[in-house]
Amino acid sequence: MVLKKYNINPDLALERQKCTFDIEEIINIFDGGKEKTSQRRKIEDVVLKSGLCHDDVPEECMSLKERYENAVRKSCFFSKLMKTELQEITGIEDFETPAIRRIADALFKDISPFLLHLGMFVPTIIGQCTSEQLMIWLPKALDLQIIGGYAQTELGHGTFIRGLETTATYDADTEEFVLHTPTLTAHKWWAGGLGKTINHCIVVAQLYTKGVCYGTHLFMVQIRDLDTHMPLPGIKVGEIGPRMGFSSADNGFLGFNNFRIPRNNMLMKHAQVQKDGTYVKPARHGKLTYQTMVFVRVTLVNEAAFNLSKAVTIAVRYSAVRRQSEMRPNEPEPQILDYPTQQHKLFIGIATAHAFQLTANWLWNTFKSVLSDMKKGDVGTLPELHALSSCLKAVCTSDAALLIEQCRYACGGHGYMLSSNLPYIYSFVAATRTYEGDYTILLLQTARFLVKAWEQAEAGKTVTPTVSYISRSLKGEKNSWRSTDEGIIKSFQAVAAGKIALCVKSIRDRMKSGLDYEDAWLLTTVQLVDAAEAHCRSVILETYCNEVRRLTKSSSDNVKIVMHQLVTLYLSYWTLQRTGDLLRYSSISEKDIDFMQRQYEELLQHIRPNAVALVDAFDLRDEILHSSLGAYDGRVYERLMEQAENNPMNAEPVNQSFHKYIKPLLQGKL
Ligand SMILES: CC/C=C/C/C=C\C/C=C\C/C=C\CCCCC(=O)SCCNC(=O)CCNC(=O)[C@H](O)C(C)(C)COP(=O)(O)OP(=O)(O)OC[C@H]1O[C@@H](n2cnc3c(N)ncnc32)[C@H](O)[C@@H]1OP(=O)(O)O
Ligand SMILES: Cc1cc2nc3c(=O)[nH]c(=O)nc-3n(C[C@H](O)[C@H](O)[C@H](O)COP(=O)(O)OP(=O)(O)OC[C@H]3O[C@@H](n4cnc5c(N)ncnc54)[C@H](O)[C@@H]3O)c2cc1C
Repeated sequence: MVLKKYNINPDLALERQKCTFDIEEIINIFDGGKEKTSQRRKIEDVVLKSGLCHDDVPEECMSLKERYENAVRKSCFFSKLMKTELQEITGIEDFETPAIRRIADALFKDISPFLLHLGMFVPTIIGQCTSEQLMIWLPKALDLQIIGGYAQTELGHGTFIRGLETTATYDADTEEFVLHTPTLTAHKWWAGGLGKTINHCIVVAQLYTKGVCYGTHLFMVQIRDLDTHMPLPGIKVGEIGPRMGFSSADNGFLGFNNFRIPRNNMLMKHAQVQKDGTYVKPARHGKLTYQTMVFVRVTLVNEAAFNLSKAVTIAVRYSAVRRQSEMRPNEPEPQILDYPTQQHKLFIGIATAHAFQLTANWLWNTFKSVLSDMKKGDVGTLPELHALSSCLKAVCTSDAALLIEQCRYACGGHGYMLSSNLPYIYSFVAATRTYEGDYTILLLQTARFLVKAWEQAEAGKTVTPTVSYISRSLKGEKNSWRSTDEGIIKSFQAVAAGKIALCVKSIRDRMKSGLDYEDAWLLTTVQLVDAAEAHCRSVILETYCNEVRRLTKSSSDNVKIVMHQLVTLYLSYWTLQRTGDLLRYSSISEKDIDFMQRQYEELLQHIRPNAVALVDAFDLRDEILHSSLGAYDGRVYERLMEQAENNPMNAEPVNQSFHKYIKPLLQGKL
């Protein structure tokens, strides 16, 4: 759609005059510097001027088939643009992925069917191939001569990878693997792009050689003819059917009937099968084939932040424009943003988007540093990365989904319109809580790490920095509540330590009463999930505070003030959410809680004048927001009427169903 130009809504214009800080300064902080902001904007300009974002009919009014076809069209032209014009016009050689990621949303309200190509297929090639394999597949994949996906999950198993049923049996006579789907539940299920789009995919299958099963390994499989796009003989492939979101991502199913691939199509960076069928196991760590999942979990923290920033921008701008009810008799109706309950719904969304974005950047740097350790042969830092990426993916996607839904509540009935874009944003983020490792499962992975860390600390060994609070707790350090940033973080660490201690005790007590370790663990899993979540909260709180302090060192005073107000709001909010835990594991008193409540309410008032400016500082263009409620000009009612008028349902004054059914019914002739 072409966005009509309107004058700025007067309420929104007034809001912007109230701003106390330089918006550009905050934009630069989140982009990683002035230079990066300017690069990002250049990229956005190129894409927006390309005409690619235009749809004749709103996406939500298209049929599923039309939506898919439209998304393929855009994905192809966008890929071409990335390979050619973007590079030439902007002169930027090394594309910054966040900038490309952001502008991709101007093209797709839903999801690109190519998402998994860049999101998982290419990263798996990079992380799992030998250098010879890399030379064969990477240039083709980057040049889009082949388009791929990642088919791991099956109809019967997603979480439990070791339970996957697809087999890859090595035939030494022909030097081939035979891929087979032995049961109904062994069919690959869910892979994005698999239904109709991709011609290659990474398949995860149980490797058999010389009659022995060596567990799951990764294989490069061509599934369609490159010219006709017909499924190759021995391949059964299709779309799995309508879903809550991901409507244009053609998630698919895949079955193999003794389908043969060359030996060299097993991705052999870590484990190998030699020509004679001898298996060579990974030298360093048994879970290196899970690396792409770790990579995606890391990027999903960024996704949580980005999508939350979109939702809260829409809801805050809408709340500044919307007037409803009365605060006092005979006074004009206030902007709904003036209600403290509305501020309570929304300002935590702004603070959380900041907290998650800075945590995502920190996690990304941690990921890069672990990769570089691994290149040198050191896998010692991998368990901590796995524990961190697991809990952060779980908690950030889950919190973001809840807060996005809260943004929709904050927009009343209009938030329920697809044109608000809030339902789309929600359905995308809701899926991130499940895919790439379900919430509970990932927290249980972190819990394994925490229990081990506890045991190590108990044995007097040094533990990694993110769990060093465990050693302090074991030394008997008592928590004394202080309502400073540092004091609150320490108390949240005391909560995490207290919960881990109880888990360890529960497991031991249960074992003393005769249970084996597995049962004792299983019966403690409710507490273990809770302990891992508490650990994650302490990591987010600490990272957010540290990063704001570091990044605003040379900022203007007003930016320091407003960024720190958000940090304090975040700390106060979580203190009030977790008073039960803090009363149990820290020395917080009722008086302290009263103080925190008052501080929280005062902060809502302090942040109020800057609310619109703070969401403007996410620098999200209207084309990325796609929202009748959240456009920069605040012309909410004009846009709602526009989208109603453009609704294809209104193209004819009388729908044919009147003549077919209603009229006969009215006349008693049906
Ligand atoms: C322009 C656009 C750009 C876009 C970008 C946007 C978005 C992001 C990009 C792309 C993504 C987009 C869409 C994605 C769509 C979704 C894709 C998928 O969902 S793919 C399928 C994902 N599936 C899962 O995540 C499955 C979850 N299950 C598991 O991971 C595992 O089964 C398990 C739960 C971890 C258990 O594994 P296993 O049984 O093998 O292991 P154990 O539990 O026995 O543990 C043994 C030991 O290993 C350690 N460990 C486990 N995993 C890892 C790991 N990954 N790394 C390191 N170590 C690991 C575990 O902790 C144990 O350690 P121990 O305690 O023994 O020391
Ligand atoms: C939109 C979308 C896109 C996807 N894209 C892809 C893709 O491209 N490629 C791909 O391979 N997969 C993909 N998936 C699949 C996804 O990775 C899985 O759905 C996900 O990992 C969860 O696994 P599951 O569906 O088997 O859930 P299940 O494991 O069946 O989970 C169901 C419930 O059981 C609980 N549960 C399961 N095991 C345990 C346990 N041990 N302890 C306690 N509770 C347990 C879970 O917590 C959950 O509440 C996609 C999924 C979605 C929704």
